[in-house]
Amino acid sequence: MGEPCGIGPEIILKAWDTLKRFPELCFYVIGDAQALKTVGADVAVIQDISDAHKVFAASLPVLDRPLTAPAVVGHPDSVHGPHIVRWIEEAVSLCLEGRARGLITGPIAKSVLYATGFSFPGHTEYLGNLTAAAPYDGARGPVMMLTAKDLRVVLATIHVPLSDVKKRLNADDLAHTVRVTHQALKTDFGIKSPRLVMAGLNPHAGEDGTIGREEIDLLKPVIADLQAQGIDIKGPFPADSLFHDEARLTYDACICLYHDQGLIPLKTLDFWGGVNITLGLPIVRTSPDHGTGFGIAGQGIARPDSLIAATHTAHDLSMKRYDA
Ligand SMILES: NC(=O)c1ccc[n+]([C@@H]2O[C@H](COP(=O)([O-])OP(=O)(O)OC[C@H]3O[C@@H](n4cnc5c(N)ncnc54)[C@H](O)[C@@H]3O)[C@@H](O)[C@H]2O)c1
Ligand SMILES: N[C@H](C(=O)O)[C@H](O)COP(=O)(O)O
Repeated sequence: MGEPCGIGPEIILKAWDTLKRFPELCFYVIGDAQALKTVGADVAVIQDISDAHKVFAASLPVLDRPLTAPAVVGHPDSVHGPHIVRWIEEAVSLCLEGRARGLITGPIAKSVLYATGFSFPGHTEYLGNLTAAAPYDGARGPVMMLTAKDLRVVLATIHVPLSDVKKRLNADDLAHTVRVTHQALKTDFGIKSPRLVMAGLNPHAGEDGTIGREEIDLLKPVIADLQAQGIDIKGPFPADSLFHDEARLTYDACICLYHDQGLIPLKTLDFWGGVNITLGLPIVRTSPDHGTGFGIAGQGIARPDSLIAATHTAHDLSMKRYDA
């Protein structure tokens, strides 16, 4: 369910209403049934997940894990934090046990969870931690990718203050992010020979070292090493000209060095169709590209499009992983 006081319950209900005719997209919610009833959902509380398929066409299936205080729409409260975290943990366990084919996370408010002592920057890192002991045949993440239309961006640093980005970037982590991306494009996306590009950090990708030296001192050597290992990666390129229509045709994924470098073009291109995918996990995980939308929660105007896209993507990825 994610954050129960934001738009999560509303978009879950709207997504179910759109998808209920498609049994292959059957999902159930792990969370507070009352929060879903508050937004008007006809909820079917299930005791066993195998019952989800039986009710999905008629009602929204929920594994009810009640909050201990009411969720007030538009008013997040850190008292809900431990519940939100336990819902994520239960979902991950079901995936690891092979009882669910994928996890679609509802948006969480990072600050609400931080206030309860949650020590991971977001789902991505927490999912990496929860699945660390599970076997995984490949380059292990977690690595954050967002997709929208013909664009895939991958973040080399995620929820990091801009002032810390430079010190967080290093050759080993960058190379690892590229390797995880390269492998995921092949196995999860079916791209035989992935073409990667890397954005520069500085304006004009440093302009030969006159506007910053990170491109010369860090990025070019990493790219040269990866090329020598047979990975088709080019760059570093000036980020401002990497995302227009023609540029996007030249690569399968762009490695971006910080959050907004990748997510501004992505969410500008298609905010409603954007999907967040965690690469390099032993489970399938997707999420909408947007957050908790507290400012519009309870108004009935939240759009479910990104959650619907995340559900389709989770289904597609699970087909590749488990049925191919
Ligand atoms: N997937 C996630 O878990 C995730 C992703 C991004 C942000 N967040 C969290 O969300 C919180 C709010 O972040 P933010 O304000 O930067 O981003 P946001 O995506 O919640 O909102 C940005 C803008 O888009 C609008 N919007 C968002 N989703 C919408 C929808 N489905 N329909 C219509 N309008 C929508 C909002 O009203 C707001 O104007 C933060 O605490 C952040 O940590 C979570
Ligand atoms: N970085 C994402 C975004 O801004 O859209 C979002 O915060 C999701 O992060 P997690 O999946 O790690 O929670």
